[in-house]
Amino acid sequence: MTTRIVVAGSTGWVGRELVKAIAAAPDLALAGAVSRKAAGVDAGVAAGIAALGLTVVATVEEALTAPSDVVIDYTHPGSVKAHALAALGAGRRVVVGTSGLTADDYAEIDAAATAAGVGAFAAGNYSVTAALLLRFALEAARHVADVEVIDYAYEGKPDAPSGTARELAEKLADARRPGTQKPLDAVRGPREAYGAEIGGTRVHSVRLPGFVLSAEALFGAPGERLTIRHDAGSSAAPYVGGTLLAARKVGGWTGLRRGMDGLLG
Ligand SMILES: NC(=O)C1=CN([C@@H]2O[C@H](COP(=O)(O)OP(=O)(O)OC[C@H]3O[C@@H](n4cnc5c(N)ncnc54)[C@H](O)[C@@H]3O)[C@@H](O)[C@H]2O)C=CC1
Ligand SMILES: O=C(O)C1=N[C@H](C(=O)O)C[C@H](O)C1
Repeated sequence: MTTRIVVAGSTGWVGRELVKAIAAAPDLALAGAVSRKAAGVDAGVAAGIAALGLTVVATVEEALTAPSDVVIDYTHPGSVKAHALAALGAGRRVVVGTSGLTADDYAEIDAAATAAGVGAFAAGNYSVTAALLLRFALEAARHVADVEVIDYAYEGKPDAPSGTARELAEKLADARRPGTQKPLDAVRGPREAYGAEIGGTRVHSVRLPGFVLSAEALFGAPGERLTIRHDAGSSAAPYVGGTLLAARKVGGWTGLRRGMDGLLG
């Protein structure tokens, strides 16, 4: 059976690669492409391939007027939640690629998906090797209680911490035993120097030219340290396979599931 997909952000760094991969996949069909700047242009041409016979529209609402099964969003932290809620309200399954959502936002998306009786999926990072960082870090947290997360990205990234770092911090907070770090109130100096608490794990974001995106789980124990780190390169290819795997599987449950590690088996 063919899964009909809408890509929101279809001319972006990740979105255009998704359009190409969907066009090449025998079990997937591009049912909608959303991009404000390319509205009116053929979706294939806008993504840099041959014409697909589907015109790009400017809004998710317009895309939802045509039949589809799944909406994938790779747009901007400021628009992703509204897109997800609109799609779920129209009975579509949703795959969230865009980072920047909070735990409360995810709870809202979960409630909307549950109310609509459809599945939704979100991952801070859709790459398989980033999912392995998460898996290995959770294993380490079973043995070493003290851990902080360092998040490195390019200077213009619109959100901090990254989706990768946020998901890592939340899952580590669920998995680990209490550490030996002093409570923030017991430390002199600006609180910001000690990072943000996400879930209960401290996260430090660095934004500098020269980085793409790296996430590090830094464990400390008396007399030793363990660093588990993922470095993204400059290609969007690692996210495409994971995103389309999620699009294929998201019909298998109701409500929101999070984290690529859960899809890897
Ligand atoms: N979860 C993951 O594995 C990954 C997440 N991301 C996240 O995905 C998001 C998008 O990333 P990129 O593709 O690099 O960004 P990008 O800036 O290259 O592309 C975003 C596209 O969405 C369009 N857009 C923005 N707001 C829109 C709106 N309201 N309606 C319709 N289109 C809109 C932009 O014009 C642009 O074409 C970012 O939040 C990024 O952090 C990126 C890579 C992997
Ligand atoms: O903004 C990006 O570029 C990326 N964002 C994701 C995140 O916030 O974790 C993942 C990624 O590697 C690229």
